[in-house]
Amino acid sequence: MKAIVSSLLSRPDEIMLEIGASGELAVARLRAVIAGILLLLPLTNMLGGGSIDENLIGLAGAVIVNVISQVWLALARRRRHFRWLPFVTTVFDVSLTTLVLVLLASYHLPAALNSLIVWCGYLLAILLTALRSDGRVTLLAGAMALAQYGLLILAVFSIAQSPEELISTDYGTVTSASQWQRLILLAIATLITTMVVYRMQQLVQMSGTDGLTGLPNRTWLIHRMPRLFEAADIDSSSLTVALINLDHFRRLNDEMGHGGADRALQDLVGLLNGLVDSGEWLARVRGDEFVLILRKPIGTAWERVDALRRIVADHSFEPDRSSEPIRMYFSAGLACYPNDGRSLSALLRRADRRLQVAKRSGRNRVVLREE
Ligand SMILES: Nc1nc2c(ncn2[C@@H]2O[C@H](COP(=O)(O)OP(=O)(O)OP(=O)(O)O)[C@@H](O)[C@H]2O)c(=O)[nH]1
Repeated sequence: MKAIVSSLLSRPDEIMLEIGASGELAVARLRAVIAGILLLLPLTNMLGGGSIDENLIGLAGAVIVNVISQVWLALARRRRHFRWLPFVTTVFDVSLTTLVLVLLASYHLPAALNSLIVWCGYLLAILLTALRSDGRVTLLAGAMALAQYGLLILAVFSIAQSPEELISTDYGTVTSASQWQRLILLAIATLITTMVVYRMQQLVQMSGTDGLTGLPNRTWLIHRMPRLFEAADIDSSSLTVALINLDHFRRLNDEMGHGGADRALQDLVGLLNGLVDSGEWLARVRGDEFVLILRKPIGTAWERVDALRRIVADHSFEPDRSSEPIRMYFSAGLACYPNDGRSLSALLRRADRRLQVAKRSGRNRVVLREE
């Protein structure tokens, strides 16, 4: 339970934020469509015989909501994501619902508390936070909806001079029991949405993690790289991709069996993981192949990867107590962003060519150019 709460309250990792940003765009599009439909309401009201004043106020409100929705949509479309956007738009969605309920109260008190369709705006605002994949946004939506609607209930009950004012032929009788039910429903919707977000975070984490070593996998790398490229572009720095392949791993499999070779692989990853610094990301992309991303130009990255290679070569691995310690070696090819390519696949192709040079020249070495 503690783990669930702390995961929901902490900032999601970069991949979840990326998924959340596309969810924010989906919500922004939906909001823009709903806002467009709102423009039709004053029209239908007019056809139904509503007063001119009422329709003008309705039209002005719908236009304002449309303008703001278009602003949120434009911001959600931007390549550079604003981390604050889901929080602000969620507060907007909840507060807009409250605003409409307040307007209803000024026209007819029971309408504010017994209108089902407008109150559903809170439920929608809470449920749509599931697409933002951020537990903090969902909890904010739930807390805001409960606080705002709770205050509205208190205000309406204190404004009503007599119980008759809370009885309506169109909206029925406002009772405290039905209002408690609505508050409880909002809390339940928040809880369910929070669990959906938590499950989604877990599934994304699972799909981006290699089962044997616990390292990020290729899927993780594919989703993470665009942000790293963007960060490198912003501060005009370089990124180096090192493609690391174990030497003669097949032989290890033959000698120790698959289980022993698996344990050796886990030992090696444990060693490398302990050595990886901030500004470096290690992922397992294939059987005995890893990618190390370094926020360094290629020359400095070569020195770093070569130092890692020497540490690995000097280390003895003990897959189990009964077997002899073994040595493992790796070869690596490097490619640099942006000089060697501007996409992950281009960089990996380049790094692979250099890795093949390392293999052909005798293995246990790091290569940064083809010849
Ligand atoms: N134990 C184990 N073996 C694996 C795993 N994934 C791939 N392999 C084995 O790793 C070996 C990879 O072989 P290669 O990379 O083709 O060749 P190599 O023997 O490492 O030789 P070079 O790369 O040329 O130095 C194959 O025998 C695969 O079966 C895994 O998860 N566990």
